[in-house]
Amino acid sequence: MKVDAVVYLVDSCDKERFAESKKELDALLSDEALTNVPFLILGNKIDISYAASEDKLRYSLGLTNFTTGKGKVNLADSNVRPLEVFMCSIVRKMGYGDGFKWLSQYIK
Ligand SMILES: Nc1nc2c(ncn2[C@@H]2O[C@H](COP(=O)(O)OP(=O)(O)OP(=O)(O)O)[C@@H](O)[C@H]2O)c(=O)[nH]1
Repeated sequence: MKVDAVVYLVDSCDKERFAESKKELDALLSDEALTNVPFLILGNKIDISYAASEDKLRYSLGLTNFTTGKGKVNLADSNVRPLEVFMCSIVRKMGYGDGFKWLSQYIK
């Protein structure tokens, strides 16, 4: 089975479970079947006032030095796995569009 991308949805309000989320994410990131597969991390529920900030989520998931940049970033010749964090609210229909748009540049 060929996997084109992984979209990992995290509840940015559920701070008590960030460690658990990080563990699951780390397992996926180190899965050999997913080497070089682009990862879109979505921090959901930002319509709630106590949602974690993007920086806080990125830090809590251990991604501070691993995100590869928003916008158009050519990684084709680099061997670097595309990975970014986008904050969103599924119920408000916002944020994830930018994430999927970013992701689409890495899917052939
Ligand atoms: N405020 C808000 N609520 C949302 C959003 N997206 C989903 N929900 C609500 O969250 C509820 C289900 O999500 P979760 O409780 O995170 O469900 P889950 O991830 O399956 O369950 P857990 O593993 O227990 O976290 C539903 O009531 C959704 O309406 C959002 O962007 N904002």
